[in-house]
Amino acid sequence: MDRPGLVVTGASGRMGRTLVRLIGEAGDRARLVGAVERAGHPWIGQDVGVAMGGAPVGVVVTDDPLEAFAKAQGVVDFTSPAASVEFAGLAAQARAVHVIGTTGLEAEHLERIAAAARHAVVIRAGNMSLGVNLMVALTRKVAEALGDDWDVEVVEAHHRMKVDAPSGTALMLGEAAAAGRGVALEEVADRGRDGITGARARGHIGFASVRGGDIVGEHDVVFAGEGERVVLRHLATDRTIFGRGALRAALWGQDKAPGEYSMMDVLGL
Ligand SMILES: NC(=O)C1=CN([C@@H]2O[C@H](COP(=O)(O)OP(=O)(O)OC[C@H]3O[C@@H](n4cnc5c(N)ncnc54)[C@H](O)[C@@H]3O)[C@@H](O)[C@H]2O)C=CC1
Ligand SMILES: O=C(O)C1=N[C@H](C(=O)O)C[C@H](O)C1
Repeated sequence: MDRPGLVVTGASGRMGRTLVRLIGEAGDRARLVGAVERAGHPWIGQDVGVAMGGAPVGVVVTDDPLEAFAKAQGVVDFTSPAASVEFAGLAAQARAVHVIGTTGLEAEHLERIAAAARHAVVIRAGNMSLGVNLMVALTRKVAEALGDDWDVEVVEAHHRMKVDAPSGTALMLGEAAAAGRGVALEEVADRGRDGITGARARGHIGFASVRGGDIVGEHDVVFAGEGERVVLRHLATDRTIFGRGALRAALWGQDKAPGEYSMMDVLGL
């Protein structure tokens, strides 16, 4: 097969720029065939390479996703929940692999993405890095081994521009801890304590979020027992780790049957 043509949505965003650069460097593995931004964005109509301050790459930024997806084998999407739901339908129509990194997705968004995945390959993860996905597997194992004598707290820190909390990664880690204990996260999650909260409930999984500066993404899973603590930690210092994972997912998905997959599937974890 010829190297897959990929479209980057949200091309001017922090992750969009990272992906445009990475696909440009992908050589014989992939090529950039489209760049999408929201209607009215100043980059519309410009070559994406030039808009990024470099040399032209022959791809003009468009606000017409369907036109862009029609000539692609994959769509790499780090935008917003509403946009990702729209793109899921359009990518399925174009039978393009849809890699979704967007976080903050609610049940209604997930239902619509699942519907699109009946017709095309969707790969979705709140974190596309190898390190975090390994930490998800470890969290599940540690939670299973320690049981609920140990309190689990997930602490995350991100840059000041992040709009959702807890982070998608924190929720993945919370889901993994809950799965390790054989419970549903919705039943035991403590999200956002304030005021006289009362003592901690046994078996609950707590979340705390820090926002500031240019922090790329930091996650701790704290297992706090009597007289000892186990802490699993991931520190992201460069968004390239997420972009590399997303590109790997877009290539991995090319020969898969329609359905919804995770980064754990891609990495074989
Ligand atoms: N899964 C993962 O590994 C990672 C996920 N993320 C998530 O990816 C998302 C984006 O993050 P950033 O790049 O930091 O945000 P950002 O705000 O820098 O970029 C988002 C881009 O999407 C564009 N956009 C929004 N609606 C659109 C539409 N309808 N059509 C076309 N473009 C549209 C915006 O104009 C913007 O350029 C967030 O949900 C974030 O949490 C971020 C990093 C890693
Ligand atoms: O918004 C971000 O920046 C990030 N979002 C993802 C999340 O919500 O976990 C992944 C990463 O931590 C960066």
